[in-house]
Amino acid sequence: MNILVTGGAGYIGSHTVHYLLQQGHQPIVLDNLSTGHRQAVPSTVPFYHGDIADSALVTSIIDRHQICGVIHFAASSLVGESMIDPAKYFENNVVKTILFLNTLLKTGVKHLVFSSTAAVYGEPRQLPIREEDLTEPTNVYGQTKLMLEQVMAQYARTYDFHYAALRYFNACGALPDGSIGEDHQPETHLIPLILQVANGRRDHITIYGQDYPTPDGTCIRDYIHVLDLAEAHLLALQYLWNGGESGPFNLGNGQGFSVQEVISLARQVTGHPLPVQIGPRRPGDPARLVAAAEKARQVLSWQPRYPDLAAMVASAWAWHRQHPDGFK
Ligand SMILES: NC(=O)c1ccc[n+]([C@@H]2O[C@H](COP(=O)([O-])OP(=O)(O)OC[C@H]3O[C@@H](n4cnc5c(N)ncnc54)[C@H](O)[C@@H]3O)[C@@H](O)[C@H]2O)c1
Ligand SMILES: O=c1ccn([C@@H]2O[C@H](COP(=O)(O)OP(=O)(O)O[C@H]3O[C@H](CO)[C@@H](O)[C@H](O)[C@H]3O)[C@@H](O)[C@H]2O)c(=O)[nH]1
Repeated sequence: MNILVTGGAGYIGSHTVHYLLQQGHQPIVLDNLSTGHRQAVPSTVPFYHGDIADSALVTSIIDRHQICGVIHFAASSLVGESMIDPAKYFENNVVKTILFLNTLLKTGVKHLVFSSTAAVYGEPRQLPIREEDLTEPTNVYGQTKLMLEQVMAQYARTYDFHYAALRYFNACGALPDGSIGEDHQPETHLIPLILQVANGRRDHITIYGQDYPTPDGTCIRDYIHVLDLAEAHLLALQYLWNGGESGPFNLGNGQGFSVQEVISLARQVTGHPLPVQIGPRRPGDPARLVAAAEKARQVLSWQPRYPDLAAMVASAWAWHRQHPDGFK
């Protein structure tokens, strides 16, 4: 099937493109390269350097490639940045995605898998978090994704439009052969930053807050391998093609690791002492995020293949060791 992948040059998008090819599908990538990398997409894959809000371009891609479904990754996705520059997030995520959705409606593309996030929940009242739990984002990034879920829910009620909003928890890891991986400039994510210390690119990792109401005082997250996310996207699209009901799905392993625990595991994987400094809290960070992903397991038949965090860190480490400067 011909599948349009927006943001396919980004971290999760490029791994999904790889997975789609492996499964015999034809991804077509649309990416403005604001944070993505042209080199992350195989040269055999049709690639359009452009913006999701460019309705003429999106229409021409859909016509030319007879697109049967969309996986929509393109977004700005940093919690910390969204608190400093909310205008960027409302424009790139909300305004541009609505324009993009409206182009899909006009061209008759009916099925879309959307990158949502655990950040829609905010500070959860209970763990693990289920899809029906309260959504009260503590940061602007999560707020933009929740607004888009609400827009899509209304479109699904009104139009012949069907979506799955995949609320992923913390993506990490890389292709096992180390050929592609995570490369954000500047990097803000915990695991790649830790591995930059192991690589000698940084002299320490700063822990953002050690006064959270958690056993060791540092934030707890549910880490999920990027290839398990990739597989879930195809399963979700197939579910929609088969008439599945629109709605949200959590994607996580159901196990929480504190920042301190992630650093300890990375010490074992890399053999590096990984010096630590304690810094202030980062605005917008909830204390704990852990997924209940039974819905995705039951409804999509999704089964994470790489649930072991040490193995996730090891796959990321393979990428960082082979590519200390990322895709450069
Ligand atoms: N990384 C995570 O842990 C995580 C967790 C939950 C949800 N998400 C979501 O998953 C998606 C992918 O995240 P990622 O970590 O791969 O981010 P990323 O920044 O690596 O990828 C995003 C891609 O979208 C492109 N892009 C951004 N705005 C665009 C626009 N207006 N038009 C065309 N292309 C545009 C960028 O160039 C980039 O290639 C995002 O929607 C993000 O919010 C990520
Ligand atoms: O140098 C660092 C970087 C991060 N952290 C902490 O590590 C945890 C994980 O942070 P990070 O890797 O930046 O991910 P999140 O902020 O949890 O956000 C990611 O995970 C969310 C889902 O949970 C997604 O929606 C976002 O797109 C994605 O960036 C958080 O508690 C941070 O405070 C540090 O202590 N030091």
